[in-house]
Amino acid sequence: MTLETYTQTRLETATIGYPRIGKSRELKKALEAFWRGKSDAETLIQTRNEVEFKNWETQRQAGIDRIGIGDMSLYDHVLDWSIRLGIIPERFASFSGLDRYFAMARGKDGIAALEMTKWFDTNYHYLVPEIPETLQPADFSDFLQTVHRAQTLLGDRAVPIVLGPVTLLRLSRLEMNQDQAGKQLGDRYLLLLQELQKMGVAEVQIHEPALVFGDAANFKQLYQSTYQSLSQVGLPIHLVTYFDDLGDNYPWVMELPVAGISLDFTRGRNLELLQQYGFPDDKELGAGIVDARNVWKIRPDSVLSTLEAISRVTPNLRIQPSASLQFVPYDAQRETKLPEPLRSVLSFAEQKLVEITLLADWADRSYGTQEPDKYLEVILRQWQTFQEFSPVNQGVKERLQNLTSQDLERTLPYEQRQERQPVLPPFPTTTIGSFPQTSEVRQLRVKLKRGDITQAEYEAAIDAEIAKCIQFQEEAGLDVLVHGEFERTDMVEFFGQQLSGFAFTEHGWVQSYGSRCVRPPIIYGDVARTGPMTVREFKVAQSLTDKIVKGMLTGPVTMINWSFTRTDIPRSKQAMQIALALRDEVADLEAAGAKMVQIDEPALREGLPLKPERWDEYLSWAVDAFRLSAAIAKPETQIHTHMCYSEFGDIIGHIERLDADVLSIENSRSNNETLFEITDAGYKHQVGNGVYDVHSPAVPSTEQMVQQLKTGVANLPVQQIWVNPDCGLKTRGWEEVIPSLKNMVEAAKILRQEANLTEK
Ligand SMILES: Nc1nc2c(c(=O)[nH]1)N[C@@H](CNc1ccc(C(=O)N[C@@H](CCC(=O)N[C@@H](CCC(=O)N[C@@H](CCC(=O)O)C(=O)O)C(=O)O)C(=O)O)cc1)CN2
Ligand code: MET
Ligand SMILES: [Zn+2]
Repeated sequence: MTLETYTQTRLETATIGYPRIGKSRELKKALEAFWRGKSDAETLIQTRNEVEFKNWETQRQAGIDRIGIGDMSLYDHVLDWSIRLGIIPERFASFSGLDRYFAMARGKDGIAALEMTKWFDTNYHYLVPEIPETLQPADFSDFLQTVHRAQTLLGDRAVPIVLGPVTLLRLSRLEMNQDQAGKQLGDRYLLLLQELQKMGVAEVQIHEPALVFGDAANFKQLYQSTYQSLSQVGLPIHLVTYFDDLGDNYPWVMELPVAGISLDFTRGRNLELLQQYGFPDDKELGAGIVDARNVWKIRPDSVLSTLEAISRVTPNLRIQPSASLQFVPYDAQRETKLPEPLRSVLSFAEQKLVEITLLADWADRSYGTQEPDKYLEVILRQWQTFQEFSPVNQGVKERLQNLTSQDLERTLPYEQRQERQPVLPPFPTTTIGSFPQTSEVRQLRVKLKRGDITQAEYEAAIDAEIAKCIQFQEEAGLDVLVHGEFERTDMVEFFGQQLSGFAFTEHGWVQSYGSRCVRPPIIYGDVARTGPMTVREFKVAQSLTDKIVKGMLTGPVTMINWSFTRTDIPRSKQAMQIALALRDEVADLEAAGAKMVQIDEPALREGLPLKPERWDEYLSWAVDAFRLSAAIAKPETQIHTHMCYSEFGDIIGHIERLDADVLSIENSRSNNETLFEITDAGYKHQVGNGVYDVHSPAVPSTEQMVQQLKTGVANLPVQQIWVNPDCGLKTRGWEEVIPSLKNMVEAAKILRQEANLTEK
């Protein structure tokens, strides 16, 4: 008996979003072929529709009663809603159709793309709506067509997913005043609901995750008036929240005039709130009890007691995942290379659908059979087997127990370290680490996996890439070089593959942005380093040049935030275990001659809890973990860190506490804002000013970067400034990277001259 054979269901079940890149990344491939001019729009749309259709069919066959539909997207669902609602900035006025869609997503002909940033506390990126002074006409036709197709297959089980008006507004940049924007958008949503009503849909899901933000109370009146107005249409609205609890806003949210409300019971304290305040009799509760943000099967003991507690408060409920399933891969069954005790407790989207129906049956006592119990028994036994299998590392445990505060402290303060660290020209230029991951480089790994080439041949080919990369950087005149990260599939997966206690999948892709995906590794036991991870490639690179090559590591917090973590010990402990492994790597790099080591922490900010009252707790261990990995470095060794997609104004004290010698930041898509936040706060260490947007195929001109540098660094002492792209270059082609970096070096030279500074 396996879980996969379970199909019956009584109590209602629902989904609130599904993975959309395709089980074999069909949409990714179609998009990239289209962008390269290798296929046409019709083929792209056809692939999109096929992926969507398969998603619906999977959910239908799993027996889901209320299937969320309309979340499928060619790039990003927030962009889709911006365009449907007519939120189109002036600079895209001359484009239309798919051209305009992808121009807004990726930039075109020197026109900047929309800003891209993290979706709540996930590793998914959305495009920030820019609400212009005047909106373009709304056009919901693509959405309504999708709804129509879904109705054909699913009938009343098709529940359209609409991104909520207040969340959309909360995430936007505004040129119009907020009240006016709220009112205009409200009118457009009203029209949409009327259309859906006419089509005979049974209910609509409106997603308002912004209700879990710490500042949700500021929008109370807007929520109230908007939903008052939308409720007039008469179409039952199911208001969906996720990622955290409703906090103090719980009571008034319950009063909103909607037919149902979904709550996340896997994060925050919604259960407590439900028990304290009750749940309105006239509403249906969407009980998000299957974790959509992690890959583990349900733990029968805890999930059943949660479910029981919920049912005691309200019998009027449906069972569903805690959020959209887009944050987990499609199917754990495909991971046949994983050890069985591990695979048997993994649950990706397809397995989660089964768990939902199982829990629905279990909860519905009138069903009167023992079937669900038998299946739950099986899961319990699988967990027991896993428990015995999961690696325990006594050495790591002891090392952590014996840590002292000195282990987190560099031996000298920043000012004294700086005197001992390498001397460089003013406005030193560098890159963030990765160079183009061309299809030739990826093919090398495919060949290695297939056994077409040996490990030695693979390494020789990687070394040839490193040599080419070093040579180019020298020619371009960069001051601090990198090896290029050609040996890495991904900055997190690569380290996961080399650490014990981590498992990695073959097909476990999750969309990160647009066509880009990641395969988050899975932490399933104590983590330990089994040997040096990056030293070989560092040495190869450093042997080829007299310039300094930065060692390149992914930091402990980013490893945690971009992996699927275990649920039996706190994330802080897992981060510290990884930090120990990185600490040993820093020492090894130093011993191999590294004068600079960069420890990337792009996910530090995104891991911040959505409610500010929980920030200190998180930042306290997150910063400690970074310090544990870095503090082993000698004062002469310069520690760099890199963060993209981050705002720092509100956590600058903690950024200072990281005690990195150089911090490189994103600064181009956000219009220097990130830099201003840092300089305003009086940050004393060096700052790498991310002067060009690596996520756009456009080549930045020298003048543009000179301008960016001048306005950006006006308030920062020259000794503090570095010049670099805003992130790694792995997604770009060499034909873009070569001129871009040459222009960047040129821009730094112009600044040196203008500041009347000559190279020492
Ligand atoms: N984990 C993580 N999160 C992150 C980032 C990040 O770098 N890592 N950066 C930000 C997001 N940026 C990102 C930037 C690029 C990619 C990215 O390029 N992903 C690649 C996959 C990287 C990878 O694992 N590559 C494998 C190859 C996987 C593959 O597709 N192989 C082909 C065959 C190879 C080929 O012919 O190209 C296949 O299996 O069919 C490798 O290099 O070996 C992609 O979508 O294409 C992802 C996120 C924030 N979050
Ligand atoms: C998402 S941050 C990326 C940092 C990494 N060193 C790179 O250059 O790709
Ligand atoms: Zn980055």
